[in-house]
Amino acid sequence: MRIDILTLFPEIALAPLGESIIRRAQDAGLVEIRAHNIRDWSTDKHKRTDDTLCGGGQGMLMMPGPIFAAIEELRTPESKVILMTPQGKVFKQAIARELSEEKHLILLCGHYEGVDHRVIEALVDVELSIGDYVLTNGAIAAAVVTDAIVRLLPGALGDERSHQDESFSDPGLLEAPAYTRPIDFRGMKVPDVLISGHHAKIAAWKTERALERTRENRPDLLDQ
Ligand SMILES: C[S@@+](CC[C@H](N)C(=O)[O-])C[C@H]1O[C@@H](n2cnc3c(N)ncnc32)[C@H](O)[C@@H]1O
Repeated sequence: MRIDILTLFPEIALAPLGESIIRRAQDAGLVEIRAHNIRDWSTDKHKRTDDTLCGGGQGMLMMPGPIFAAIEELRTPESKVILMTPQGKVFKQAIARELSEEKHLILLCGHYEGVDHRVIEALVDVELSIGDYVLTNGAIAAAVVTDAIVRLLPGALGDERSHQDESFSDPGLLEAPAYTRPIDFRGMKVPDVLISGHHAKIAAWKTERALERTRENRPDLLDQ
């Protein structure tokens, strides 16, 4: 898989992707992640990428020219172009799973008031939001989406079972509470069933506690 991030802040996008599991996935050749500065495609002598809003209004908007040039250079017939925007469909684990099957993603990040709408109409396949709040730019959102996708690539976690019980996986509940050693920490004990070695009882306990935790923290998931 290849992921190209188009942003005015390549360092912000790449910083969280340069360590741990996502670093190892790149080193193992599971994914190639590149971040490009949209400014490099500006033909303006001051390398400008933004201009004032037509019809008035506060702030600046990213101009179509540099973005069109960048995407036209990077895209192939296999590319999916995704715009990071608070106006997009909210990014969920199911979307991460779908996108992990793609060969090439171009993640376009806005800044200022966002991007000229002609970019969306002509170039963008999917608009994605990472939640109902507004960030200063899309680089952090692109890093979030990239992390969630890359860790799903076969081999990225080393142990495929790590995906099976985790939150939002089948059957769409939150994960059950988890414990490690010591068994007794300051008088707080690991539940007896988890050290019983009885696999069926442990599985039943996990299902019950996953339901309980989902009811407490995310009852909306049970409605779905
Ligand atoms: C200040 S925001 C622009 C918000 C835009 N004026 C609006 O009201 O919809 C600048 C950029 O940050 C990114 N961004 C902000 N919030 C985001 C979110 N929740 N999810 C994804 N990207 C976001 C987008 O790339 C956006 O173009």
